[in-house]
Amino acid sequence: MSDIHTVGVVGAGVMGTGLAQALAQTGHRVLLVDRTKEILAAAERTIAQGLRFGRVLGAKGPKEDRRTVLGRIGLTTDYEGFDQADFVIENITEDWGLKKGVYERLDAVCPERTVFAANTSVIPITRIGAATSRPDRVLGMHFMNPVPLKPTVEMIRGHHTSAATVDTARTLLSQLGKEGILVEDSPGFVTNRVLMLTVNEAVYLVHEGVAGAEEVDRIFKTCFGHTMGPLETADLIGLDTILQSVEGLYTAFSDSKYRPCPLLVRMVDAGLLGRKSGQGFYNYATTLA
Ligand SMILES: NC(=O)c1ccc[n+]([C@@H]2O[C@H](COP(=O)([O-])OP(=O)(O)OC[C@H]3O[C@@H](n4cnc5c(N)ncnc54)[C@H](O)[C@@H]3O)[C@@H](O)[C@H]2O)c1
Repeated sequence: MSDIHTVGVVGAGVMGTGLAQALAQTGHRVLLVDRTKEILAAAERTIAQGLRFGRVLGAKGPKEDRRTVLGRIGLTTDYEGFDQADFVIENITEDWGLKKGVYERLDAVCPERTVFAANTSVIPITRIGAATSRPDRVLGMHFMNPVPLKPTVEMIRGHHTSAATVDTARTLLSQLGKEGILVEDSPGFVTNRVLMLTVNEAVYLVHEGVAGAEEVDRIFKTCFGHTMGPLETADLIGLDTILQSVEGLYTAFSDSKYRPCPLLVRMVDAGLLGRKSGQGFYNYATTLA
C-alpha cells in the first residue's frame, strides 16, 4: 500500500481535534468536518493550543512552524474535498442513529477505494460496515486520548473487514508513529469492555459513599501504579461518552452488570462532563482557557 496522503476526520470534538493534530503534524492533508462553523473554529483553537504544548510533551512528527501544520487542516461542514480522501476516521458522538447517517453520507461522497475507520467506544464494527456498500473496507481504530501522545491503537476487524484494509490501516498508523493491536469484533472490544465497567463501578463507590473520588483514584494510583485513577480517566474521556458507552454495552449484552450508575446519569444531565465542560469529578475551570 502506498502512502496515505489525504485523511478525512469526521467529528471535531475531543478525539477529532487530537487526530487532526496528530495527522497534520505527520504531514497529512486533513479534512475536518463537524456540524457547525463555530464548532470547527473552536476545534482549530484547540489544535493550535495542542501544537503549542504537544511538542514539549512528546508528540510525533518533524519540528515545523505551527502555521504550516495548521495550514494542512481544511475545515468543512459539508464534506468538501472528501472525494479526494484516501482514508476517513469517524469520531462523532457515540450514538448509533447519528453515526449511521454519517456512514451513509461518507459512502456517497468518498471514492470506492476509501477506507473508513470507526473510532467508536463500543459500537460493533460489523454493524457500522453494514451501513455502507464497502464493509470489507471498514474497520475499527480505537485511538487513545490524547491522540498525539498515545503510541498504541486498538484495531478491530469487523466480520467483512479485508486483510488489505487492515494493512492500509497499519500503514497509516506507521505514518503516525503509532502501533496497532488487532482484536476481533465485539461490543466495547477489549479496552472498553473492561474500562467502562471499571469506571461505572468506581462511580457507584462514590454514589454509595464508600469513598470519595480522590480516595478511589489514589488507591488505583498508589496501590496499582496506574498513572490515572478511573474517575480522572472518566473526566478525561468525557462523562457523556462514558454514559453512552455503558448504555451501549448494557444494550449489546443485555447484561445488568453494565447498568449505568444513577450518579453518572445525574452528572451528565447536570452538564458536568469532565475536562471538556470544566467540571466533572474534579474542577478544571482554571485549565480551560
Ligand atoms: N473521549 C475519548 O477519550 C474517546 C476515546 C476513544 C474513542 N472515543 C469515541 O470517539 C467518538 C467521539 O468522542 P469524543 O470524545 O471526541 O466526543 P465529543 O463529544 O468531544 O465530540 C463529538 C463531536 O461529534 C460532532 N458530531 C455529532 N454529530 C455529528 C454529525 N452528524 N456530523 C458531524 N459531526 C457530528 C459533535 O458536534 C462533536 O464535535 C465517540 O464515538 C467516542 O465513543 C472517545
